[in-house]
Amino acid sequence: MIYTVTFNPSLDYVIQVDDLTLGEVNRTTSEKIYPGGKGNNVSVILSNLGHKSKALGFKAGFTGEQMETMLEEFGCYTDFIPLEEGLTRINVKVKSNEESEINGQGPVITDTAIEALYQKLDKLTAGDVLVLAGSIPNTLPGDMYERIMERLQGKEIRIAVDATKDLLVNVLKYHPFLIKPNNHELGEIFGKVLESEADIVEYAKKLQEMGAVNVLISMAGDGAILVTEDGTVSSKKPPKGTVVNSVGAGDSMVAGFLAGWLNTGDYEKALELGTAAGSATAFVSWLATREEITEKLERTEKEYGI
Ligand SMILES: Nc1ncnc2c1ncn2[C@@H]1O[C@H](COP(=O)(O)OP(=O)(O)OP(=O)(O)O)[C@@H](O)[C@H]1O
Ligand SMILES: O=P(O)(O)OC[C@@]1(O)O[C@H](CO)[C@@H](O)[C@@H]1O
Repeated sequence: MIYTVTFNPSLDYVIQVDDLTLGEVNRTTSEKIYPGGKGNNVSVILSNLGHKSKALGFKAGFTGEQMETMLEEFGCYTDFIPLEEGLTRINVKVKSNEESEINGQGPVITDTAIEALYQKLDKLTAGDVLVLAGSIPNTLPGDMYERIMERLQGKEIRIAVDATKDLLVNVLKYHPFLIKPNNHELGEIFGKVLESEADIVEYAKKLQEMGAVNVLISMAGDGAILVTEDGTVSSKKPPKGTVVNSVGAGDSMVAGFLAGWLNTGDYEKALELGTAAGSATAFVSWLATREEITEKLERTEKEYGI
């Protein structure tokens, strides 16, 4: 089974506003609500690609109930821990001349709720895949992912981590199967601006020396670079298209990569499916459907096991 964990999930309120003007009353021309949060988005794309995963994390209030119901409608299993106070956040994504995002703080997660998550994670067994994705609410210690990985050490669970800065760096010693920083996040970790592909490969390899098994660096419109466990470096340019939405492109890439790898055991095809999924999402108004992803593939669907 594949599990995703989103500590601070959301409902994403995605609105289109022509010529957004601060300090004025602006009116939308379209509005949609989706279940959000990075792990949840990975679960939705996995579901679109035929892998039913279980979305874990914390939910609070009516927004939390709605988020969980909508995820189930997208074909995901869910098992969120209810919090007694607060509300699952509503993150506002404004599409105007530019894309702007306002992400909420989210509810306070109690020690009892964290313990309940640990109990669920303790049931994972060899061969399971776990995705830890997204930020941790600022009321929690910054080493939550590290604690989870320490706890699951030695259980032969493949763990993918999509996080930034210390949250990511601190898990490397537990050998995550996959990490996916973007090129800017990679540079930020080492306090450098990475200009060339050679620089990106050099620093991706440093993350591998620090413990990561496979390092996937996404580069938005420039595609992605993968350094695999045996040191092979591959890169993939994205298909051509017009960017409509960049929210969730990275999550789609993680899901596509995992689906490709689980289906074929071939890192090259995983990179291709990850890139196709990321770009397909960037070219449509929200997370891409199976059809939107498969039309971006260069080989037959069968070759990617989908
Ligand atoms: N402008 C674009 N054109 C084509 N493909 C894109 C574009 N932006 C993103 N993608 C696709 O999605 C993948 C992930 O994008 P990106 O590097 O922006 O991830 P990210 O920074 O984690 O994104 P986010 O945090 O917004 O989800 C890219 O490797 C690429 O395949
Ligand atoms: O506040 P975080 O956890 O960093 O990011 C949350 C979020 O922006 O990430 C997803 C897209 O990747 C959205 O669905 C969600 O609203």
